[in-house]
Amino acid sequence: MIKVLSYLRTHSVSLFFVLILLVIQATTDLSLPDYMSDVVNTGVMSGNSSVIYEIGGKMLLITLVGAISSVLIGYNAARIGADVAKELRRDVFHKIQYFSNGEFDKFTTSSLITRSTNDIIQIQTFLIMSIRLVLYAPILGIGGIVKALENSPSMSWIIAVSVIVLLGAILLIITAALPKFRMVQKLLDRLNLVARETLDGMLVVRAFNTQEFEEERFDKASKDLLSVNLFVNRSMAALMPLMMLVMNLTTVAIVWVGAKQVSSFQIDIGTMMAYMQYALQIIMAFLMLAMMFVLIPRSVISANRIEEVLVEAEYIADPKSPEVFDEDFEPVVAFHQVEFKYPEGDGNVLHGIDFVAYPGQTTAIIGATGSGKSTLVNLIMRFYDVTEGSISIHNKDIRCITKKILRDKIGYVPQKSLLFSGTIESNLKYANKEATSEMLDEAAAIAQAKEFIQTKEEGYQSEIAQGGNNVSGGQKQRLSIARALVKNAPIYIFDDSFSALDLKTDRKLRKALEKNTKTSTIFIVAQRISSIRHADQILVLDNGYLVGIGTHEELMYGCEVYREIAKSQLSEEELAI
Ligand SMILES: Nc1ncnc2c1ncn2[C@@H]1O[C@H](COP(=O)(O)OP(=O)(O)OP(=O)(O)O)[C@@H](O)[C@H]1O
Repeated sequence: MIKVLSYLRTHSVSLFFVLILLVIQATTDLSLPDYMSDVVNTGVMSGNSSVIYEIGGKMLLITLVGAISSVLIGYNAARIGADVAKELRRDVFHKIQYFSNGEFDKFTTSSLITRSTNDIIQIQTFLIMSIRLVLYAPILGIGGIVKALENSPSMSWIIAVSVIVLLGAILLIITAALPKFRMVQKLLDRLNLVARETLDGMLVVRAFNTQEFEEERFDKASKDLLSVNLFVNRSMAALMPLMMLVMNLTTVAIVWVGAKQVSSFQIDIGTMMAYMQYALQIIMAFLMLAMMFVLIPRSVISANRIEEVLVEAEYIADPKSPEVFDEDFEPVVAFHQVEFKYPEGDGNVLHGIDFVAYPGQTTAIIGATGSGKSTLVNLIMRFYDVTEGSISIHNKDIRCITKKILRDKIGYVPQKSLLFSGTIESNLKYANKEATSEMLDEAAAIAQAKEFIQTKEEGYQSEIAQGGNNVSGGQKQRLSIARALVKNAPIYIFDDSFSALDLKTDRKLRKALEKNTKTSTIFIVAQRISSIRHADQILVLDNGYLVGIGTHEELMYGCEVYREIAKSQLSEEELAI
């Protein structure tokens, strides 16, 4: 909570201004009953209209000052709340941008969405309310008590009883509702998760006709949230009639006791009326404070959830004094006895991986599903850090350079192609805003994407829908490849990036790639032997172990696992070549 509240520091001038206005507003509110008492006692009772006009005028003026203060307070509170929310959103989003896969695994995407939206809205509401009430309510409460005691100490017990009853009831309601607050945020996370999964997987849902199942799942998440929300809101709603009841009973009690005192000339009618107003102000003040106490626990929970994201130590941190690559940079990538275990995983998924990949060469990685191919290439990008051993590029441990410098050197094509909404051009220029149309053309030609771009009426300006959903899987892959090539990087990683291409396009693409990336170090993760049989070296992974390394011919001769894969994919003639 403290970290979140520290965002108020930059708004201290506005806050100071609001505080002054709050004191003005509370003072004006507290002074009005006394004036009213004067109007009644010296004006109305004696029929002196000039006194009524004079004091009435003053009251109007004071009311105007109070109203202006109130409007300015409301405006400033809303402004500060909205600004802090914007700053929190900016910082949370910035932090998430630099999260590694480990942190995404830890928080989950749906929870990160709730934290950067709903939780921040909770904080905004809390700030707006608390700025308005935090000083106003105590001044009104304490001032009201002092004024009421000044006016008629004999009726103090009425206020004491009302406040005790009100506080008791509020305490009871808050105690019941408090444990549910954390639940609300958790259930929101859950609802988000179900909605995301269903929307992302709409095609699968339709194909398997599981709409009813998904609806039930969504319904359950929604109902769980509804029932907790209902409980919380009903509890809070119960406060209102209770407050009205206490207020009305207090008024009745004051009129009852006050009328007797008036008839026995102990107090004036005006004093009784002023007392009634002070009593109501005191009750209102306690009620406002109670509202604050209702808001505080919920906001603390939200603030803590936001803070968890903001203070999360970067799992993949940049070194304190980073090194840089020399001028004569050569993209030699070396794995030194690398072991790796996922932060949330059971055991090592890579064991003692040791090899060197040289510039101008293609290093292919093959192995059964789940053998660790993607994990291995992800380590080069530092999506995760090695658990033991090290990875070096140009003889520098990649943990000694910044992630920016490292990733600037790499053109990466992920296993699951993803395009952003915009145009083909905006997607291709994603890593290199300065790329010329010739560069885009060249990259598209190598990635075998040029032909299909040309068939489109608007060419490079053709619209790409969210996630690239308006192009085919193969086209998406080609555009992803072209996007990486526009970067003109010394290292390229293609993580199973040719799988959606037909064999002919696959071959053409690899040939063009070979011709145009002569000085780069290339990593290709593949399932198909035909995609990698001409690679300079092939790494064969089996259950996270590097069980073979060499050319196709060498592995056919010396690696049993590779031979098995080859036999399952290639014809007798192909095997014989
Ligand atoms: N985020 C994760 N947390 C825990 N375990 C993971 C995670 N991602 C992958 N794994 C596990 O690590 C192992 C290697 O996965 P990886 O994705 O590297 O395999 P792969 O060889 O690329 O598989 P495929 O060919 O199917 O893409 C698998 O057993 C997988 O279950």
